Amino acid sequence: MSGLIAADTPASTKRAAFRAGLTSGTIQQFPGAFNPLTAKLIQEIGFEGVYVSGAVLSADLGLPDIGLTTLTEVSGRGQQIARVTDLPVLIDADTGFGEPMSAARTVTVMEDAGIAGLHLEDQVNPKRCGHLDGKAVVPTGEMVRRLRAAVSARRDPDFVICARTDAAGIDGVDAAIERAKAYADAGADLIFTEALHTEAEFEKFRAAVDVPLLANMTEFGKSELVPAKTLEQIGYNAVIYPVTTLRLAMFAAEQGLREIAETGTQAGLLDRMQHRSRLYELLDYERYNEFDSGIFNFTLRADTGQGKGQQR
Ligand SMILES: C[C@](O)(C(=O)O)[C@H](CC(=O)O)C(=O)O
Ligand SMILES: [Mg+2]
Repeated sequence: MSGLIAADTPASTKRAAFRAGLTSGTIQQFPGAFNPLTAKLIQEIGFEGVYVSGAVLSADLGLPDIGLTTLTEVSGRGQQIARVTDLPVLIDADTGFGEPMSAARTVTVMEDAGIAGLHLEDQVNPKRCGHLDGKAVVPTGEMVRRLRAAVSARRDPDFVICARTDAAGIDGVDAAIERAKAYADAGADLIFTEALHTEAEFEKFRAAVDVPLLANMTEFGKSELVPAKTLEQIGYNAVIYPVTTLRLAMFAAEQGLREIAETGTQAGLLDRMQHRSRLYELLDYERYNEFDSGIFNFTLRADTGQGKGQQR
């Protein structure tokens, strides 16, 4: 029953796929998974990879995205997500969880967690969401040390180290480009160009550097929501939708909870819910029967079929 409880693609294969995707000429779309189940959905729909967002991880714990989470929390969640998917997982390692030596340790811990790559950003601690005002960056030399430490700690040469620069929103796009070049020289495989405003800025960045580039299409932030095809034409290699699935789910959850509070029932909400049978399909419930029918003998016919949203 390989691939049932955990995906059976080895981490090394996922990392090689991530690297190959970055030089394929096709933009690699990595939606954020707020839990392992969402990662399964992302794979089923056919995306190239899964993103694990620091903003989502913090929000999930009821915290703002200001560097309060620990390496243990972030890598633990990353491992749970990476375990269930055959896709490469890119994880948000914020500023590396400490000084350069801690950034190096972060790489080893993420490798052990089955992650395909991580990004480190050039913000000072405490960090901010890249789309808010009031953030600050460390000197280029300090970020270069952070990156060199990370690169030197890598045991799998295919593990992707992505350098994020937040400088565009502070010192302008030209300064961000200069930093990106220094970060690539320090060994970064991919540059995350945070909080650019317009297509023209993405084009300017692309024309100035020759390493793979990642765009962040987060909603309600500083960047125009540029479609993946356009980013691909500009020459970007990867795009993340970091908080999208959490925003969709939380919006639906809030509406549903308000309706139950008002009407005393969820009966009117069934059409807006994932059906039990769809959930079971995503979880591959039936294959657990084959795994050991002596322990488990689930059948969808047990469904009572009440409510118009329930088809079986
Ligand atoms: C990409 C990001 O770092 C994240 O943690 O997902 C955030 C996303 C967001 O807050 O919208 C960021 O851009 O800083
Ligand atoms: Mg983040």
